[in-house]
Amino acid sequence: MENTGTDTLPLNMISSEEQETVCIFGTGDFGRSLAFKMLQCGYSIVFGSRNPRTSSLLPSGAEVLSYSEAAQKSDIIIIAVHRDHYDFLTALTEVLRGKILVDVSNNLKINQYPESNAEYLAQLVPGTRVVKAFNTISAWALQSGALDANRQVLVCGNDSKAKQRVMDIVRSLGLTPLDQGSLIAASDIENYPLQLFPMWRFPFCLSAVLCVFFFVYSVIRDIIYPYVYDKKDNTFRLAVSIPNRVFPIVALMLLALVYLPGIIAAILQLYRGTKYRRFPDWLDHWMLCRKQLGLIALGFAFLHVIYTLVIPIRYYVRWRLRNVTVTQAIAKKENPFITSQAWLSDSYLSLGILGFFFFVLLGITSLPSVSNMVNWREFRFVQSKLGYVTLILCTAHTLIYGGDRFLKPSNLKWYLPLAHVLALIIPCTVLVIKFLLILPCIDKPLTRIRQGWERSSKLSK
Ligand SMILES: NC(=O)C1=CN([C@@H]2O[C@H](COP(=O)(O)OP(=O)(O)OC[C@H]3O[C@@H](n4cnc5c(N)ncnc54)[C@H](OP(=O)(O)O)[C@@H]3O)[C@@H](O)[C@H]2O)C=CC1
Ligand SMILES: [Fe+3]
Repeated sequence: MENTGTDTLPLNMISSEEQETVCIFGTGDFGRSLAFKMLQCGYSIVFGSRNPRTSSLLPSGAEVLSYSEAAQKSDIIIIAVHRDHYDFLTALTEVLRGKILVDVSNNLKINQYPESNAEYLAQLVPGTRVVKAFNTISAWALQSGALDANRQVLVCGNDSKAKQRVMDIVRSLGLTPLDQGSLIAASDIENYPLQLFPMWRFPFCLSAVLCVFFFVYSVIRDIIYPYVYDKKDNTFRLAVSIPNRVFPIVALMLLALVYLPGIIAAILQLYRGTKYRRFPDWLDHWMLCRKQLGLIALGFAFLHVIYTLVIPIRYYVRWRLRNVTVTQAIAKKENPFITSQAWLSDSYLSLGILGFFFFVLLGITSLPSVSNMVNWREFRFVQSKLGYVTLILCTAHTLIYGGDRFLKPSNLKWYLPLAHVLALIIPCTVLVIKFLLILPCIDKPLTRIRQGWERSSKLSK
């Protein structure tokens, strides 16, 4: 068996004259892009192909041989072939024995096959050391220099030396290898590029459902109802007024839903008397996407702030102000200054501003670059304490606004405050239960459960 003699040396021991030879099976898009990048980085490339002839598509400097000839040139072989066509490799079992096979393949669907492609490859060609890598990088990203794309290469394999060599290659290409452990991780790595925002799906769907519900409710209340009873055309409210009612409600509900699973978990732990039992799957999933829920809530809060800032320049608002002034002037009437009204309006505005400020702070601390700078206790402090302060401020803001607007005796009709009542149910419930949970008589047993006391006392029995 011919060998280049360099490929058993670690990468950093190879002198500039001695290039490590890497073999790539398959001259398709991915094989070519990877070869292009590797040639740039000083590797010598040998392609294995069904039709071994040089073509203008292939990067210059690469050799093209038959599969079995190419395999003999290197002890690292990158299999840039789709899984469906792996069969030809069985005939090469002897040539491939002891070599490192890098599986780069992806599937079309999540969990398309019972076993991962890399495990299938390892079964198909026994005696080889299979490493899964590169499937998270696209051919396009490799060719365009990967500057604006994901640079992380997830790597896994059962042979740690083989894995290390592949990780060295990944690093020398300017990419970041992430060791994911043994080949069992391959199915997760293969599913990874096929996932579409897995953690964002539930928050997105939930916020869409809430938006639609409150939008329809507001349209019925502010447009259809006045039209049916007073023949008033209020359709212009669709543009600003109604979105500015829907967005803060959805923001507040989502923010409360960030803290609700933690409370449900605490109640479950108290009820079970132990922390050593799994939470139901729905609760687990909900806990995992709290950050996404919070960020979407922050987005809605932003929209509410912007929509609120434009209120004074709206035609309808300016018209009403002028109209009221003129009417009062003609009637020679004056509006008395009501101090309690001034207090209410100023305090709800101030609560809103502070709530939004803490909300933004919360969002900033959840950014990885910031959360990497704080330790676990600091992170918990910010996300939990600051989070509850935000929730209290925003709930109080909505409470005062809703109370001020809708609970005046003249306005008190059942259909008027419903949206606000609905919006406030979850935040108020969360805050009340949280308050109960921090009472010493509940907090102490909960802390004991969370520190694992129950288990140790059971074990010692
Ligand atoms: N394209 C991309 O962005 C990415 C691709 N991948 C993975 O890389 C692998 C290759 O993908 P890609 O290069 O895009 O695919 P292509 O279809 O462009 O190339 C596949 C290559 O496989 C070889 N091959 C061997 N046996 C057969 C056969 N029986 N029928 C057809 N082709 C065969 C061919 O090379 P030859 O003619 O020289 O024998 C062919 O060029 C796949 O497993 C894919 O999942 C992973 C990440 C990203
Ligand atoms: Fe508001």
